[in-house]
Parts: sequence; C-alpha cells; structure tokens
Amino acid sequence: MTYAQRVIEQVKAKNANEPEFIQAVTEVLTSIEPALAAHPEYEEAGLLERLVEPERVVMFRVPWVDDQGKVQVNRGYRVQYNSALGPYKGGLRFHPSVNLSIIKFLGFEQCFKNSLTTLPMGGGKGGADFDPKGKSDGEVMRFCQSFMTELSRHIGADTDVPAGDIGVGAREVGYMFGQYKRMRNEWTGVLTGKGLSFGGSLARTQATGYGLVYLVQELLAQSDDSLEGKTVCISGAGNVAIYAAEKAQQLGGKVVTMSDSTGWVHDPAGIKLDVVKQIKEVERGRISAYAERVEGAEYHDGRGVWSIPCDIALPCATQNELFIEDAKALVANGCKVVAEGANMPTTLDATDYLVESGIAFFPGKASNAGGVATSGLEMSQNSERLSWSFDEVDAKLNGIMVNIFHAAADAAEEVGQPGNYVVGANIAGFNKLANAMMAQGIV
Ligand SMILES: NC(=O)C1=CN([C@@H]2O[C@H](COP(=O)(O)OP(=O)(O)OC[C@H]3O[C@@H](n4cnc5c(N)ncnc54)[C@H](OP(=O)(O)O)[C@@H]3O)[C@@H](O)[C@H]2O)C=CC1
Ligand SMILES: O=C(O)CCC(=O)C(=O)O
Repeated sequence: MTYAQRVIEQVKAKNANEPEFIQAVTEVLTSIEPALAAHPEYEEAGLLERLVEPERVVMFRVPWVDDQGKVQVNRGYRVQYNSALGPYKGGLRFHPSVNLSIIKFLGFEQCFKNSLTTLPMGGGKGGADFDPKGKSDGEVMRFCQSFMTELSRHIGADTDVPAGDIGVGAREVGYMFGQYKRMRNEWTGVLTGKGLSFGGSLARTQATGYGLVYLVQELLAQSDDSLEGKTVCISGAGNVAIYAAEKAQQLGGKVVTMSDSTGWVHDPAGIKLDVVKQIKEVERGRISAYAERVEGAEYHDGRGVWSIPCDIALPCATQNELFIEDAKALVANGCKVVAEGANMPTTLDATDYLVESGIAFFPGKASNAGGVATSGLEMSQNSERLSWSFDEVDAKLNGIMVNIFHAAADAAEEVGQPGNYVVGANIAGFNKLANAMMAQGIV
C-alpha cells in the first residue's frame, strides 16, 4: 500500500458515515500519487494525515421564529479546513441536505481550489440545513441573523471570510453582513459576494459561470477552436448555471438545456436567458415555468440533461448529479468537453470513464475557481478601500482562469499524463499547499 492509500483507509475508518468527504479525499489523494512519490519527506511530516483533518469544525444551534410565531431550530456549520495559504475562505450553503460530510468535502476541495487561484486564501466552508425555498424575506432575515450571531465569534476579515453557495445569494449575504456589523460595530470585508453599494465587487455575481467558460475557451484555443457554433448542455439554473450560459452564448455557443431540483428543460432553439433570469432570480420559481413561456421548449420531470447530444457539458447544479450512465451517454453522443461548474457533480466512476474515454474533463476545483478568485479580488478591493471597474475585475478573472488551465495542463504533462486535468489540477493545487505546510512546521 502506498502512503496515499493508507491515509485513504484511515479516513474511511474514521469517517465511515461521511460518503461525500470520503469521495473527495479518495479522488484527490489517488491522483496526487506522482507528486507524493517525488517527496518521501511528506510521509515523515505526516503531511497527508494533517491535510485531511480540518483545523477546526464548529457546529451550532440556529434558533429562529417563523412567520406563524413558531420556534424553528436548524443546525449550522463552519469547517475551517486549512489556513496555510491565508485566511479560511469559502462559501456558506443553505440547503436541507447539508450535513457534516457535505461541508467537510466542500471545505477539503476548497483548499486545493483556492491554492490554484494563486491568491492568498486558505480553505473553509459552512452552511446550515435551512431551506430558503418558500420562506418569506422576514423568515430568511431572522434565520440569517441568528446564524451570524454564532458564526461571528469564529470569523473575521483576517481569520475566515465566508461567501455564498447554494441557497446563499446577495439577499442572504446582505442580511448576514448587516448582523455582523451590528454585533461587532465594525465595517470590514468579513464576507464576500456583498451588494455593490456596500463593498461588493463588480463581476462577482457572474464570476463562477464566466470563469468556467473562460477556462473552456482557453482549452479550445489550444487546438485553434472556439465556442462558436458549439452545442452546450448545462444543468442547474442558479447563479453558476445562469452566468455560464450567458458567457457561453456571448462567445457563440448554443445552450440547449437547464434544470433545477424538480426537472429540466430542453430548448433546441437555444435557451432564452432573460426568461430563466426572470423565473429564477426575480420570481424564485421553478424551471418548469420556462416551457410554459417559450414555444418549442420541452419540460421533463426528474433528471435527463445529459441525454441530449452536445459538444460541451457543464454540470452546474450540485454534487453527484452526473453518473456513469450519463457519462456513457455523453461519450456516445459525441461530447468532447466536460467542465464542472458545481463542486464534485461527477461521481468517481463517471469521472474515470470520461477521462479514459479521452474527454477533456475539468474538475470543479479548477474550472469553478473563478468565483472564489473574484471573492479574493473583492477582499483586495475592501482592504484598499477602492472599487475596480467591471472590465478590470473581469480581465483579472480571465487571466486567473487562463493560468489555472495552464497550471493543470503543465502539471499533468510533467507527470507523464498529458490531458489528464484531474491529476494536473490536484497536483498543481497540492504542490503549493504542501510547500506552505512543510515550511510552517508541524501545526
Ligand atoms: N456560487 C458560487 O460562486 C460557486 C458555486 N459553486 C458550486 O456550484 C453549484 C451551484 O451553486 P450556485 O449556482 O451558487 O447555487 P444556486 O443555489 O444559485 O443554484 C443551485 C442550482 O442547482 C439546483 N440544485 C441544488 N440542489 C440540487 C439537487 N440536490 N438536485 C438537483 N438540483 C439541485 C438548484 O435547483 P433548485 O432551485 O430546485 O434547488 C439550482 O438550480 C454548487 O455545487 C456550488 O457549490 C462553486 C463555486 C462557486
Ligand atoms: O467566493 C467564495 O468565497 C466561495 C466560493 C465557493 O464556495 C466555492 O468556490 O465553492
């Protein structure tokens, strides 16, 4: 057994009821074997054992009162995973499925992703099993205030800087920022994804989706190709999906699918994004409404996006939403590129199948890093007390995504696995983090 395999077994034994966390650790540690082989000193320093164990896990009660006057209690989390590269940084997820396994896998992934951005950010993640769907603004505000009342003890502009994720957008970040400021009596860049009137960065809303497509654009450019005329399948209809679709369309791609947790739409003529934005960003409604409003579009209950033939697939909804049968359908239908907008949307066997089939497959820690990178740029602007223009931030985002593509491609090439961007991204992210951890001693 190799060092990595032994640590994977330890993680499985210690965290037996955390399947998503085990999945993320298995993917990363398996793919960095070549980097570990070049550094036997890592084993003596217990580097992997320290890497897989979060520096701190905070789990807390979030009591709040609903519109009927009834007391509700949710469970909140913040996993402060690794601070070797900078303050803990990563989003907050509000979704009924949230549990420790999901927050730990997201925090673990975030460490490598943030390393890939080259900005000084450590890794963290948090959230709660609260469902904002169907709640009034008042209920969401009271929940956010209660959540921040506890979280505020553990975060700070130089300690831990949360942001949005599933179920946490501008509204929730605004309520949490207001409560933090009220409790601390200080205005600091303690959260990113803030409103533009109080320290938010232009282009942060678009950044994850735009960044994903910038990376795909750079990949295609390597063979003098572009998005022009390409058919694109996207899952999800939230922040990442909407802005991935917008950028893909701006670059000449035709986006034909989007989805939510109840079903999916296929519009062979190309998704009308203004309709999706109205349904999702304004009405907070269901994607089924799209087919009621757009002639020629079909709505289907359940899953099915990956059955539609496409050149490029961008899974942008949630973890484990692209399975082995989906991977087989994509390959059979001639898909050439799969780039993850969501975190770990592709199962391990589906990932292996896509890579072995010669698909250019990009793991989320590389391809969706534009969001957190732009959060890093928001932190810089807050520290400077300045705001940069949209074009300035967008150009920096583009540059970061181009760099991430080449960092992953070069690392894969160096270990003799050209085109394996899973190996490349994991090794590139790991190398910098490992270097920092070794330099900082046994902590
Ligand atoms: N926002 C960001 O900056 C970043 C986000 N990510 C990742 O991107 C993904 C999407 O996040 P984001 O767009 O911000 O979140 P949103 O809440 O804006 O949108 C999430 C979308 O995914 C769908 N979805 C959520 N859970 C499920 C599920 N269990 N099954 C099927 N569909 C589901 C939602 O449908 P419904 O409305 O029905 O719930 C919605 O369409 C996540 O994996 C997130 O971690 C990664 C990097 C940065
Ligand atoms: O912008 C951030 O800090 C967090 C983004 C995020 O949660 C992610 O990259 O998954």
